[in-house]
Amino acid sequence: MIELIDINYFTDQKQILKDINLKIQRGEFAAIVGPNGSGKTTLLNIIAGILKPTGGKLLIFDKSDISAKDRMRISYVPQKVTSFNQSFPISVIETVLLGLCPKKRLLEGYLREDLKKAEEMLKLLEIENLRDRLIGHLSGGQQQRVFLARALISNPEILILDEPTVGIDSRSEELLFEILAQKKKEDTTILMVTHDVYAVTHHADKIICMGDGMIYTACSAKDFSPSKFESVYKYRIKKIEHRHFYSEKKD
Ligand SMILES: Nc1ncnc2c1ncn2[C@@H]1O[C@H](COP(=O)(O)OP(=O)(O)OP(=O)(O)O)[C@@H](O)[C@H]1O
Repeated sequence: MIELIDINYFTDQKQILKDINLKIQRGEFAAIVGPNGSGKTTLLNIIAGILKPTGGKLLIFDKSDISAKDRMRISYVPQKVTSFNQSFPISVIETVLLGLCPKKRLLEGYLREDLKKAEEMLKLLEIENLRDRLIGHLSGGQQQRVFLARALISNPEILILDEPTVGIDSRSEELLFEILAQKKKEDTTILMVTHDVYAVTHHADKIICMGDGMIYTACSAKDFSPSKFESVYKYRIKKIEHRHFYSEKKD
């Protein structure tokens, strides 16, 4: 589904990714962890087609020449702070509809079924009450839900998420992992950067640990052990049981 062969990425000043080799199968949930500045977002940007690798080969859907049509089969939820201009006057429902934009022809409007789909996404993310609010007026956690709705509306085959659990409450995190589990059942391939190592060991299939622009370890989540990460994080990691104080929805 996704294969990176000897991928390198340089800026003028330095090498950010070094000989990355990685394979992610269809329907797999892969979590990328690693210290700040280790190259996780750069790697996601390369897979999402936002950055072009300086060297190496990237295969997506088993093709190296990824067409604009194939790009539409991929959705990306970037890190929230960088993702949009907070003062842009756009409502929640309009933001979600933007997720269908790449599939539209120039000047083609939205159809009644598009609006229906957008409303279904709001329901799925439990944000129907925010429908007509301006996106810039929402809290960070509420915005995260809107951006996830925007990413899901096109029913992507590959879903890429950059630190989606940062700053969200426990219900939002529970909902996120419920939705990802459902998407996985539908054979969606999920790639997620996170610092929440212990949460993803409960939900992901594969954990990829990066450090200094390299992949140190890629192992199945059930084979995860803190020792695999200690050399990368350069401090001792103690495994604690994740405490689930998850909420039950009131009727
Ligand atoms: N456009 C750029 N020009 C120069 N250096 C860059 C650029 N983008 C990223 N870098 C550098 O590349 C390295 C990796 O950055 P990246 O954002 O991929 O790391 P990350 O692992 O996602 O970090 P974090 O966990 O803090 O989000 C950092 O040292 C960063 O400063």
